[in-house]
Amino acid sequence: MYSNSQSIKLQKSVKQRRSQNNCDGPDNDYGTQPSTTAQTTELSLVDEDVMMSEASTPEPMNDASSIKNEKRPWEKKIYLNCGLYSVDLKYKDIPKRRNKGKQKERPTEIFPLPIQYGTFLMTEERNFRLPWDVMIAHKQGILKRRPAPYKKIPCNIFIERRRKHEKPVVCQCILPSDGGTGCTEECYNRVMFYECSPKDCPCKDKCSNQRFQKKERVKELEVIETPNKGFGLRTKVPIKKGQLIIEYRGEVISHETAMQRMETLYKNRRHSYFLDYEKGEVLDGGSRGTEARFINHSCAPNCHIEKWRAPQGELFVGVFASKNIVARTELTYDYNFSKFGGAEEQLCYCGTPTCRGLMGSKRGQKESIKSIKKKVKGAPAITACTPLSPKEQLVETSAQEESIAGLLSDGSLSSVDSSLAATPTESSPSISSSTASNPLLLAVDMLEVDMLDDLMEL
Ligand SMILES: C[S@@+](CC[C@H](N)C(=O)[O-])C[C@H]1O[C@@H](n2cnc3c(N)ncnc32)[C@H](O)[C@@H]1O
Repeated sequence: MYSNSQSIKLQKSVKQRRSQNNCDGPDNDYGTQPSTTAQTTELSLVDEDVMMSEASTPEPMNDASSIKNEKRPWEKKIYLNCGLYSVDLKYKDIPKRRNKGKQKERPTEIFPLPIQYGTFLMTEERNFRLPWDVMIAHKQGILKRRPAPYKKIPCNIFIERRRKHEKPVVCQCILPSDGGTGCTEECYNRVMFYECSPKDCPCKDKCSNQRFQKKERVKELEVIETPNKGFGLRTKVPIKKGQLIIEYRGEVISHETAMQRMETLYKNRRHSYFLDYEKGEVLDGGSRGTEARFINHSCAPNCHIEKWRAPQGELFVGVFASKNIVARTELTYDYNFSKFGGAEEQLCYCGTPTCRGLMGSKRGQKESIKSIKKKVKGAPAITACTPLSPKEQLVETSAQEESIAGLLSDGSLSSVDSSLAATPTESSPSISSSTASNPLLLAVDMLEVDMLDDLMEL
C-alpha cells in the first residue's frame, strides 16, 4: 500500500509525463521532430521517482506498471523515406495509424539526387558514347564459332583394359663422347619405331629417340574454321620435314565399342574422330583428346601418321610433317591409311587436284568421281577429281617409309619382320601397305599379314 504523500507524488509524475509525452498527440504529426534530449532527461527523473516509490512498496500499483509498459518516445520507429545522404528528409515521421482521421495528406516526394552530385548533374553538359552493341557480330553473321567442347588429356585413356607394363627394349647405341646427340638414325629402337626408355638407354640424357616422352612437338598451332570441312588445324610457324607435330590422343576402345558409340553417343555428330590404334582397337578423340583431332583429311596431305612404341609397350600415335611446311598452312593427313574404317564414307572437300572424291575408307582410293556422284545425289561439286593411276598415287615418301625401304634394301628387315609376323598386335608397331596397286606406299596402319608378303617380295 502507498502512503498518501507517495500516491500524490506518483499521480503528479504520471500527469507530468503524459503532458510532456507529446509524440502521441496531433502536434507531433508528420513534419515535426520531438525534442528527444529534453524528454529523456525529464522522464529519467520521473522514472527515478517511480522506482524509488516502487522500492518502498512491495506490491506495485496498477498505475505504476502501466507507466513501465508505456512506449517511450526514443523507442518509436523511424521510417527512412529517402537515401542516406538526403539529411533534410530523413527524419520525418510517418503519422500514427490511430490518428488516421485527422492525418494530413502526405506530400508526394521523389528521392533526391545524391547530395554531392545534385547540381553538377543538372548543370554540367558532357559528351557520351552509346555502349557497344554486343549483338552486332551476331546480327551480321560474323560471330566466330567455337568447336564443341572436349577434354584435353595428357595421355591415352584405356577404357576396357589395363595399360601395358612391358620390359623396355634397350638399344645398343654408345654414348657420344663429343657431347653430341645419341640414338640417331642407326639406333635399333628408332629404326623399329620404338622410343628409348629414359632409364635404360645407354645414351642417357643425350638420347634423341624420346620425342613423344619429352613432348618435343610444335606448340604454335591454332584451330581454324574452314569453309566446308568444319574446323581444322593450322601451324603458325614453319615446320621441317620429319618433325613430330602433335600426338593424337584419345580413349582406347575396341571396334565393337566404337561401333556402339557411333550409333548412340555420336549418332547426330557430323564429324568422326576415330583413328586406328592397334588391331581390334581404336583411338576415340571425340570427347577427350588433343588438338590433333581437328586435323582434316587431304588427298595430297602435308602430314602423315606414325605409330611409335612406348618403352612400356603401348603406342604413341603422332602426326609428322611429310614435307617442309610453311607458316599459316593447314595441316592435313590422308585418312585412308589411318582412320577407323567402321565409319561411313564421306565426300571429300580437300579441293586438291588429286582428290579421290571419298575419304575415310580404302575404297575411296579406287573410286572414280563419276561413280561417287552417281551414288550421292545432289552432292556438291568436287574440284578436279580425276582418279590417279597407281603410279601417280605414290605420295611423297615419308621418313618412316624411307627407313623401312633402307632396311629392305640392306636385308636388315629380317629382325623387324620376325617380330611383326609373330605378334603383330602386341609387341611391335603396326605397319601395312595401303593397296596392292601401290605396294611401296607404307602407311602406319593396322598390320595386314597378306600385305606383308608383298612387302617381303620387294
Ligand atoms: C577428325 S575430324 C576433323 C575435324 C573436324 N573438321 C571438326 O570440325 O571437328 C574428321 C571430320 O572432319 C570432316 N572432314 C575432314 N576432312 C574433310 C574433307 N577433306 N572433306 C570433307 N570433310 C572433312 C569430316 O566430317 C570428318 O568426319
